Amino acid sequence: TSAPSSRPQFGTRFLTDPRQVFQHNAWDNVEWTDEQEATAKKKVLENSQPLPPEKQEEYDSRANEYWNGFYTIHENRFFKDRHWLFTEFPELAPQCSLNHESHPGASGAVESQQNSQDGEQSGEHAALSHTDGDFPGSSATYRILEVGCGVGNTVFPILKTNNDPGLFVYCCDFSSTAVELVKSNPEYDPGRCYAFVHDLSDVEANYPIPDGTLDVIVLIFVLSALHPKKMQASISRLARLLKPGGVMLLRDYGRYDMAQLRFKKGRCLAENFYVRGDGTQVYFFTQDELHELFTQAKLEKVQNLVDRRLQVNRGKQLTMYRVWIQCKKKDNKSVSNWLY
Ligand SMILES: C[S@@+](CC[C@H](N)C(=O)[O-])C[C@H]1O[C@@H](n2cnc3c(N)ncnc32)[C@H](O)[C@@H]1O
Repeated sequence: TSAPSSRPQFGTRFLTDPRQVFQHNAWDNVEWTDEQEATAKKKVLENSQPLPPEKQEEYDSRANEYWNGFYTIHENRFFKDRHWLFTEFPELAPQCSLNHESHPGASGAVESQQNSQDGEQSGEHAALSHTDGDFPGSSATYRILEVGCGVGNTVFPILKTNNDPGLFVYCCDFSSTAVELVKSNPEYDPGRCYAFVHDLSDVEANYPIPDGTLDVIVLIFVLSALHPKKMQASISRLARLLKPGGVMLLRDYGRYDMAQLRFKKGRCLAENFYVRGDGTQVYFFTQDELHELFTQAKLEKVQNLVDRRLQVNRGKQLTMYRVWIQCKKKDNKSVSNWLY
């Protein structure tokens, strides 16, 4: 069910002659040999001895502090704007007939992260009342929420590109440092955007938006930061926010991505789930796992594909195999209403 679909938006630079590998910086849609897959599997197994439960618990309970530390150090110098966004996800600016070039290497910048510090969540939207039907962006006609927005490298391009007067963009992150950086950005316009601190894995916490009101939810390299045991409830909770027919868009790490193979012994927290040197955590998905998570949340598959790229460091003559997964899932409430 979750086999790769066709992916016309992705790049089309294919490596047909292996002798040409260092002629370009990246190659699209690279095939993995069985041998390469087996080597990757072996490497993962070698480093799959999990850390003791108390260590795991510590990383998990302080996860937002580690991310605060990351943003305190890097501020907004990481995760630069992605021009591929609108090619891969036209839903973010549906009325714009953009003629973007094919995808120039997606989100490879996400793997190098450092130290931690502390910070705390503000729960600032708790005071907002939904009872009178009024909420930020309540009069909007097209609502997008980005979860785990970091410093806004998706949000600001959306605000710039999507000039629909009915647009309202929500964005949240459990790092209060990241949210502060979003709010202090000169492009932050409270008339079109609302940033708030929120922990995706806290399924009891309220969002400042009623259920059934969002057209699009975006998750870019965020679900992978959650402990795998928290993923299902978090996705199911988010799905409730979608309007009938609304879509959830995800791009995240795929199994055997270079970043996974680079983890050394002593960094594994659970199967395919690791802690980086800076205390932030990361999971590596298969297409089937994502398919299952979304299906359980009653979302219907529109797209589930794997993007395998070969990145090349021509100077150092190094090759790096990246694996990303991209999904689009549609709320099918209207379908089930109709069926019943
Ligand atoms: C790899 S970064 C990606 C940031 C952003 N989406 C981007 O692509 O630039 C992961 C982000 O998810 C946030 N995050 C991790 N776990 C979260 C959670 N449980 N709730 C909300 N945000 C979370 C982190 O603070 C961080 O900003």
